[in-house]
Amino acid sequence: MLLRLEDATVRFDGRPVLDRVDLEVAEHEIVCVLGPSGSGKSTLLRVVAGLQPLDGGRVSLDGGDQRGVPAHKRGVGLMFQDHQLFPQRDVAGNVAFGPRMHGAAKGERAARVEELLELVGLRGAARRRVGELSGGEQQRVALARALAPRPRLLMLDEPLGQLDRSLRERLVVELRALFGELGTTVLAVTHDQGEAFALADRVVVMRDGRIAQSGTPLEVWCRPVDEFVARFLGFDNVVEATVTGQAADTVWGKVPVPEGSPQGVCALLVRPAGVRLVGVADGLRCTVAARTFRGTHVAVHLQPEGAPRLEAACALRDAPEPGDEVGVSFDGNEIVVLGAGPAA
Ligand SMILES: Nc1ncnc2c1ncn2[C@@H]1O[C@H](COP(=O)(O)OP(=O)(O)OP(=O)(O)O)[C@@H](O)[C@H]1O
Repeated sequence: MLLRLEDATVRFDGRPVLDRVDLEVAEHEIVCVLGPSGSGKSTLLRVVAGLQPLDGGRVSLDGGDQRGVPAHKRGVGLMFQDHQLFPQRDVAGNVAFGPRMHGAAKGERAARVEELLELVGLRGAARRRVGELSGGEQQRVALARALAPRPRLLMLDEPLGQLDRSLRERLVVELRALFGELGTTVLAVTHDQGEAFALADRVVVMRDGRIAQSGTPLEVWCRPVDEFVARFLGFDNVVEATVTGQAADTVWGKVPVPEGSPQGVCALLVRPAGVRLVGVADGLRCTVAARTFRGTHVAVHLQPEGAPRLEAACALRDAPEPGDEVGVSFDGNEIVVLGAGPAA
């Protein structure tokens, strides 16, 4: 295991900000830590980097306990959200910084700079001033600089935080391909779930200094463990339910659940794709309250009488109009019985 945190704890003013966290990152793995603001993501990175001492527990790299090992001796690379490039240096000067600190000779540094600029798609930009570059180009320089000393672990803090959406979507695909090619081990933190799911082999969702869930993007997306994770991922159709056999009693009436679901009182997630529109007489009667265009589908907000709103995902052409009366039935394949843990 390249990185291992055991029982890692950090307290500020007596309050745990990292609370007995256990986390492992294997060599060549890309792990994205995801969570709301203040959940402890940056503190986790700082602990691994050696910028924040632990109040309890242990951080090991390649099996070696890092207690007392200063940041610059840990062999980890860090890239922060605001790049922190040296504005007075050109691109090459920025990228060569790490190798220079490690005592690399001039020729070796120049070769490394050229190789890295090629890699991040900035060939020929060595002499350009950092201040003249676009946000996306600066991001690439920051990445090249972080990769230059060949860190055994690369850590990214909101790597694409400042960029506009289309650029982020493009860069995240490029980054994943690049890390795969280089075999880089990556620990990244972001509050953007789209970014985390696109970049990671494994996502770790944090809540109040603890790990709420860890799994592949598909596992976490398909089976959020509890209401907190489900809501954090943007699912709003979550209600209390009582499961008996393959049906659940809810404020929306009886809802089918998958075979083998846990029984009894729980929180229930109904994915918008599992909310089917049928004839008014054939299901739960609802009024269309609003519609939101989502590119691939339309999110239709439905108001049943005396129960919380439901969101349905409808094909672009089939979406009903606000004010329409519709019936709703539920598809058990799109329903997840969540743990009974309290919500946020
Ligand atoms: N040096 C410090 N002194 C006191 N409290 C701190 C310190 N650093 C962080 N905190 C607190 O610890 C908590 C976790 O902070 P952290 O920056 O790790 O969260 P985060 O998940 O990275 O948040 P964000 O997404 O907003 O960056 C926050 O409540 C923050 O106010």
